[in-house]
Amino acid sequence: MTSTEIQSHSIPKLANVEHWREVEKSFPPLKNDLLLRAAKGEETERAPVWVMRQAGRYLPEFLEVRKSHSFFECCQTPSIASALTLQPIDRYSLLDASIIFCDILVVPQAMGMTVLMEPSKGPVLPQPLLSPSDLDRLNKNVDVQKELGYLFEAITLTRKGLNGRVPLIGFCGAPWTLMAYMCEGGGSKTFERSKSWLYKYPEEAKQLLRRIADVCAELLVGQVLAGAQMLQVFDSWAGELTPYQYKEFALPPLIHISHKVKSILKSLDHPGVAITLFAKGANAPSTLRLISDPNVTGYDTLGLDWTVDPIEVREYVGKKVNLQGNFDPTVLYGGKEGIEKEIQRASTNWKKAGGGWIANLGHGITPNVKPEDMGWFLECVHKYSKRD
Ligand SMILES: Cc1c2[nH]c(c1CCC(=O)O)Cc1[nH]c(c(CCC(=O)O)c1C)Cc1[nH]c(c(CCC(=O)O)c1C)Cc1[nH]c(c(C)c1CCC(=O)O)C2
Repeated sequence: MTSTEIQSHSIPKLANVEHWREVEKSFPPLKNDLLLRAAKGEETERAPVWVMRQAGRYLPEFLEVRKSHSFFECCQTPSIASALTLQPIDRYSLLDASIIFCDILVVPQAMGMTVLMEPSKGPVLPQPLLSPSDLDRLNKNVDVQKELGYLFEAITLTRKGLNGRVPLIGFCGAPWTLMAYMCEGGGSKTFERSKSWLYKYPEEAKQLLRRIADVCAELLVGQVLAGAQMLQVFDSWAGELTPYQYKEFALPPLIHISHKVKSILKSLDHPGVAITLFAKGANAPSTLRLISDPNVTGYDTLGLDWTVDPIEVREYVGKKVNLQGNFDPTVLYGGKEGIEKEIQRASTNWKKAGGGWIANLGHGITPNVKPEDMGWFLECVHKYSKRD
């Protein structure tokens, strides 16, 4: 990438070598690097553990904050986002990572779409993209610093609040998953609006995916320069696509993101960070093989949902990629004994599979989990993921 290209991306305030070095210098040293070591492929002494949606509605202290602040107000107010990120870290000393409190849908917002979070429905986008003429409604040049600078501020604040206890993960949604929300207008069972774009308007769908990817890449760079120590891209609706569609539509913009992030960081003399791809449901062996070579995709770790066996996955993909996951989220409803038995069984399996392993659930923690069961789950992972 040339220097003019670097100057032309929209995060000038952060895209400055001196600036990020100053920010980095202001952070306390990291005391627990287990996650970062596992993300480099090390078979660590035990698996680092964190949980998707660990700052969420199962925590009474989270619900307390939500009583007086709307969901997006929480995301957009750095002091609140930072306080929510720290809640699970303060409660559970056994967590090995924090993830910044925000949402994948801030990208469609930055692109000009209205996104509401409705208590009983989840996300609602009242003006979905129904055909290519609707693309004109999206902002052409998204100023990521201006639209999403609150997230960068929240990250810098959180690094200070963490005081080096654990690393901080930044994230974004994958282009396909974001496109699905933008075309459906919210969640969907059939994905008929978003998937029909792939059949009716394949070229325009690719253009849309690429535009989303460009915003995502700058959002990730901004998060790293503000202090994120690892990144994750959430492709929650990957499993809705055929293996062909995944390869044709979803993967190219994902590769564009990882390459763009790496090349901007390199141009800023930044050492770079590990990136995880969580492609939920993308479990066809051919897809797993396709997304498991970091030299091709730029993703160092693959997040797995709970429907696959890590030993089988290792057979398909070898050890060049690290794996993350994949405990069944409903194990947290299994009671103390049930949790212990399953974590012991699954951890034995994971250790047999070998390679870098970051323990996590196979999807987000759900609202009815009892906080003490989450604590017990973490104790069990610490105990049973130990390598002899
Ligand atoms: C698909 C998706 C979204 N958001 C996200 C994804 C990808 C992961 C996944 O598949 O679950 C990612 C996300 N959303 C949230 C985080 C915060 C960090 C964390 O602790 O993991 C992260 C990483 C907070 C949140 N995002 C949301 C909540 C709960 C809403 C609330 O507080 O009212 C939280 C804590 C809302 C949200 N946001 C989204 C949905 C579908 C919902 C409603 C879901 C529900 O009702 O459980 C979109």
